[in-house]
Amino acid sequence: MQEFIPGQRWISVAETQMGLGTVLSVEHRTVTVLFMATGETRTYARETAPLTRVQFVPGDTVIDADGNALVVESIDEQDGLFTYIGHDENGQPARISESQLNNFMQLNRPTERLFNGQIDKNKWFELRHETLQHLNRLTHSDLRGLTGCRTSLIPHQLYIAHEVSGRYAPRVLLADEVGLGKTIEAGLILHRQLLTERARRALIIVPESLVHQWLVEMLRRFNLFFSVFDAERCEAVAEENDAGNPFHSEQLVLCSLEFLRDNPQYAEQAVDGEWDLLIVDEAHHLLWSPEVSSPEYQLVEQLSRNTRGVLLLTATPEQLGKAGHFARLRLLDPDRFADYEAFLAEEAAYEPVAQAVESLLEGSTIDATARQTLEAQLDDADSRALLDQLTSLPPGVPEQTEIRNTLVEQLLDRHGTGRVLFRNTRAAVKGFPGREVHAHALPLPEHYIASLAHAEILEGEETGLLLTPERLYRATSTTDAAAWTTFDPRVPWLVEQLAAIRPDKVLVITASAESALELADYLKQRSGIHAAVFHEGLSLIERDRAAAFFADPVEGTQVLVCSEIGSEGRNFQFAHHLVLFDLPLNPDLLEQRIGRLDRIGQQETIRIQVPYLQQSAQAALFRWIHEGLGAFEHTCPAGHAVYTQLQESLLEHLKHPDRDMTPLVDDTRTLHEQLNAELARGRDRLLELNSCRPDIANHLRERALAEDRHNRLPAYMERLFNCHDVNSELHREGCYYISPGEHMLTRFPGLPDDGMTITYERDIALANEDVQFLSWDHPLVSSALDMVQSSELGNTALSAVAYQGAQPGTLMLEALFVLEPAAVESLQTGRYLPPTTVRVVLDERGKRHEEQLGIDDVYNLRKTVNAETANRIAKAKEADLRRMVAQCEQLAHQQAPEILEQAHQQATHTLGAEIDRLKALQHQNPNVRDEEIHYFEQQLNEINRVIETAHLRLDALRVIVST
Ligand SMILES: Nc1ncnc2c1ncn2[C@@H]1O[C@H](COP(=O)(O)OP(=O)(O)OP(=O)(O)O)[C@@H](O)[C@H]1O
Repeated sequence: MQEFIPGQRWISVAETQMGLGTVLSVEHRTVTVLFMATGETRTYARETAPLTRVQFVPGDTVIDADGNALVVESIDEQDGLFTYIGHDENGQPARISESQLNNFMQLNRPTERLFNGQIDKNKWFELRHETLQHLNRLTHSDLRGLTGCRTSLIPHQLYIAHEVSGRYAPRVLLADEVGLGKTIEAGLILHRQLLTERARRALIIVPESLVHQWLVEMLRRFNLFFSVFDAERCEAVAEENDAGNPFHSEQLVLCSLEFLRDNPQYAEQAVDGEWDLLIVDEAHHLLWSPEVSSPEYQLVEQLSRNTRGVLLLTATPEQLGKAGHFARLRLLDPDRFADYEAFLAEEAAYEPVAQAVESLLEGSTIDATARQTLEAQLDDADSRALLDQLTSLPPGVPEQTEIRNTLVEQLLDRHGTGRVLFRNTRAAVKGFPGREVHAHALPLPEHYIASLAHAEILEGEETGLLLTPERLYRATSTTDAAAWTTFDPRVPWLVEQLAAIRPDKVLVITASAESALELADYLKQRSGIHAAVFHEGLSLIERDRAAAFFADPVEGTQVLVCSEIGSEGRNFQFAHHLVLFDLPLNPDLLEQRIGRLDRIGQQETIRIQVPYLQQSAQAALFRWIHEGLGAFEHTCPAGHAVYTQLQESLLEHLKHPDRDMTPLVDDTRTLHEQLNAELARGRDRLLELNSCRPDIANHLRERALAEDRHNRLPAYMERLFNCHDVNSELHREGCYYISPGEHMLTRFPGLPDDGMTITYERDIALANEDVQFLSWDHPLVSSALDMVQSSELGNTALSAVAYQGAQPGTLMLEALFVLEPAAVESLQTGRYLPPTTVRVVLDERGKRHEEQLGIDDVYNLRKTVNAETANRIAKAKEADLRRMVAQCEQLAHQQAPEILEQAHQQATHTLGAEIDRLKALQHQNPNVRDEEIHYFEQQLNEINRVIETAHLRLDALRVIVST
């Protein structure tokens, strides 16, 4: 481990532009460094800190804070701190301690190395140049972090991730229907925010049953390694860390909602965790009503107050009522969603807006009424002018379409929950396989009749117990009574089913853990079927083992029996048979259950089997869901609303299944159709249009596909591997096996000693989880880019070139400068002025050659010069070359203003447009926070200031002799 001592000067190898840092403090595992040049304080893990000790050697010139220079003659070291001893500009003896060194000092290594005989091979120099080009391109790219993950390029996900990850402190509810990829969307957003350094610290909170799945998804798809925190882990860290906040020991933390709820002391520490982004999955668990809020809700409320970015995920935002939905929106923006009644009124008024959007999209004539509606919604001068233009143009001209699209964008932007809430539906995304329901009416066993007679005393939702008669039976019968599995006809029916469809996998869901266990036990004892069981009584590891046993295609089990917890979030789309051993009352819960199979990746028609007992509540509920809502075969967005309205009557029918329920079924159907139509016209239509703008989404996908097709990474990595002596051999079609070579100079970051298999092709990576998907976002590639940039290798070279543009024997100098602003993290100046290479090629007489002699020309024309000769030339020509370095520097400086001007323009264009848009938006849509606008205004000012302070750094020198 590197030894750090307060007062020492270190430099960030990846961000040399931050200047010389001073060690402020050293803790057990961390070191804190202040970079005065940028005013930033950074804390690094001691073991892996990307820092290099600043140590000058005799002959170097050092400068103190007041600009006094000293030529170093010797170095005195006391308690780990250096003092440089030598002569000042007047030849007087002088000393400068390292604490006095100028914060902005540049280490002019290429020049020193060139004349010290450290001349590298040309391939290193060229790799360095190429690396700078790629870094520049990547920093600019708005797709960075979105396309380099092990994910298919799915338009609606790319759209959401692009839209949300580009925001400052995004606070949104991701509410796509079950299985459309909310986890993936959250992962993409997080990944981009981390890569672009908008976020560094993230906390993910999920139900306990999903901890492992999230851990695995984040790692295998995004290469993000989360640390799972539970009581044991927190205790261990706290012990080691002298009672510090355990959450500060990691940047990426995953924990269960149950753990935080049950451990208030850790919850408090999590709230103080200084996160940049908080992600909460299955957010419908955060219960809230105007009267009372759950501990889970209160916890997330505290966390979201303390965290800038918040992503809440739920497929069923209204599962527990509209009030709960409103409350979750309130977590995201308490100012905007302050009044529930006002929220309801607003929702009711979306219909005319949706109609206006519709008429614009359809291209229909804007008559006086339509115009009036539009004017009421778009009351700013710009929109009015666009409307005038639209009505004055003849139909069908291309400008009409353009104006219509702009107006649609403005309407969507300014209304409703659009900015906060994203909800894609299967109907809009399309391409999902069908669902079939197969009902099996079975005789009601005698044994149940007595217990079902208790129906009358059940109240409200307790009535739901009638749907699981085995539970009522268990509760009301004596201990020596026959086990329900011995007489319930659903059990032999299941055994038969399993045999009939073997070897296809079957997921069985039942409401309670006890029933799941007893059923699985029966299957094992009586039928020799070894079912995996998944329920809340199992530990995390046991649950994952059960899920893995079910998933294993060769050695795994055919059937997984799970309790209701298995119906949330899990990925079981490799199966297409679902047995609903009982039915849940709430249609949203039913959708969650079916969603285990009906998700992205499902290839087959889903077969939903419902065994129910005749003349029981089960039969009544089956009929209500099937005939009233049609919710088995289609998703049912209005299901919960229908259920809430007709709940009383439905529960009565569950108690009295013999009564004729035709009127209720008819009412249900009518109400369902009516609500669906309203949703389609109003809120949901707006939501749908706003959740994915297909043209933008498809364009993003096209660009990503084009990047895949013209991937420049394989060629770059081959050169890099070659330079670093990493072996790379074709392993099988599209896959390479890479391993450390015998002459590797330095450890290649991320490359294990025993090598690894890689692919550059997305399809291969998606189909083969054991193969690493190497993309520009992969940590091995990012670290390699950093390694090349931060090492000195390749910052000098010498070459002989058969070049017509100069007399044979002419000495030329190729200098690469990098223009870069101070890296102020919060400003992301790199987006507007990424490190930009300025290349100058000059001969002894001051003639420039960079145009005629491009870097590729040198590559094609160069001849090898042995190291000894190269050294002799450099030494012999030192004086000329030093003069040429200074000239190159002057020329590069002349190019800087133009590059800076472009950076200013880009910042003003991008941020200015965002500020204008937000201001216009705020008139109509109070979802836009003042804070967001101020942030962008301040950011623009700051960025413009920092761009002005950008400086030119000499990165590499190559001496070229023409032959
Ligand atoms: N872009 C993608 N590339 C590859 N696989 C994907 C992609 N999007 C989603 N999937 C897969 O589809 C399944 C559903 O995705 P995910 O779990 O993100 O959905 P969800 O909306 O969070 O589901 P739920 O509502 O059940 O929580 C998962 O197995 C996921 O790995």
